[in-house]
Amino acid sequence: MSTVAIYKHPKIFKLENGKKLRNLEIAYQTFGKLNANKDNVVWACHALTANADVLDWWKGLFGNNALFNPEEHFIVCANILGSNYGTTNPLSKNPTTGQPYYLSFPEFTIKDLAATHNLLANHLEISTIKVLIGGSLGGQQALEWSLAKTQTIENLILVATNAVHSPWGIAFNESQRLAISADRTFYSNQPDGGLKGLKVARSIALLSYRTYEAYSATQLESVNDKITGYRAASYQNYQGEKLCKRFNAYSYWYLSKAMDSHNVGRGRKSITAALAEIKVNTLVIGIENDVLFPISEQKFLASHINEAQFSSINCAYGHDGFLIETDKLTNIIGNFLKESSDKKIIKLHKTA
Ligand SMILES: CC(=O)SCCNC(=O)CCNC(=O)[C@H](O)C(C)(C)COP(=O)(O)OP(=O)(O)OC[C@H]1O[C@@H](n2cnc3c(N)ncnc32)[C@H](O)[C@@H]1OP(=O)(O)O
Ligand SMILES: N[C@@H](CCO)C(=O)O
Repeated sequence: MSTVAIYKHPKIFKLENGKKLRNLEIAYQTFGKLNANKDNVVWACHALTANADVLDWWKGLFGNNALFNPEEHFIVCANILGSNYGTTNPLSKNPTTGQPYYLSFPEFTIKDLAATHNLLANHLEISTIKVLIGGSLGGQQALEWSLAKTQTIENLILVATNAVHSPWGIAFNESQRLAISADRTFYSNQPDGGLKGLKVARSIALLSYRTYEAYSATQLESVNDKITGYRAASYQNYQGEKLCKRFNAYSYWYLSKAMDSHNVGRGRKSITAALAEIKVNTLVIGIENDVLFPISEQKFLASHINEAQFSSINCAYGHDGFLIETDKLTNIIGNFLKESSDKKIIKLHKTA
């Protein structure tokens, strides 16, 4: 059993936009033990609304007897900046005013999320990461962190993610923020401010996480005589309410802005030049029916990262398939890691 630990950063944390955060706290969980050589670290970066408990939200890929297991690996997952599962976020107390930040929280970027992972890795005395993995927003962090070159990353696994957030993705996020800001309680500075808007936002997001086929498979009416009260409508409501029970509108707002900011070309020569800088053994996985992060984005990553391998998963579910298709992920990632380790052994034999 792992519990959430908190790393309290003793210094001011400077964000990419120049703003400063005092009293940064990072909530994280670890599973397993760091071995004597400190070379068994598997670091998972979570997506938009998950938390540090990777054995819970990525079960099947992570867990006892899974590919990434605490018997063999030292698994680390940190709750990201801005999220409400323990890390500093808009509902945290601003040390200057003694009141929660709400909308005075500074905006942050994916680079900032990567920088917080680096702070935690330093605190845990981790300088080598055997496997760095993330899907969606988690993949964006993994990519930026590998570009920051603060740790030695041996294997980078990017799932259903991209090099730059697309106009389509930004448009989806903006429509969700419009829904939140249309709820006037968002400006009330209450922890439950904007919840009605958040419900709508999640229902919009669902349309990008699933597919036409997924809705047809799960929400088709069994009778033909209805003129109201459709299953698909009830599903949209249910999913919106489900998120409101465990998240807040402010975190959602800021995290969606961070996603919009993702662009590995910013501050570097170009997007392709940035990707060419990555010399890590990389596997890129795409979901064939992903409408939010279409597979062309993962093909682009794989074709510009040095010798990256590309693989795809057929999943009618769409984008969220990266959280669900854990057997397929286990198979693809397991083979990739085995091949990489075999190649390493052959290389060692040749040089011996
Ligand atoms: C504290 C925490 O919970 S931690 C965070 C957990 N979440 C995360 O980590 C974020 C990542 N995870 C996710 O985004 C999701 O959990 C996923 C993508 C993995 C799976 O999504 P789900 O919502 O579980 O699956 P799906 O889209 O099939 O919907 C099933 C749910 O909708 C309900 N549902 C299905 N059809 C309908 C309908 N017509 N009307 C009402 N409800 C419906 C089901 O009863 C089920 O409810 P439940 O979640 O209460 O069991
Ligand atoms: N379903 C994911 C977002 C899609 O990447 C989440 O709620 O974290």
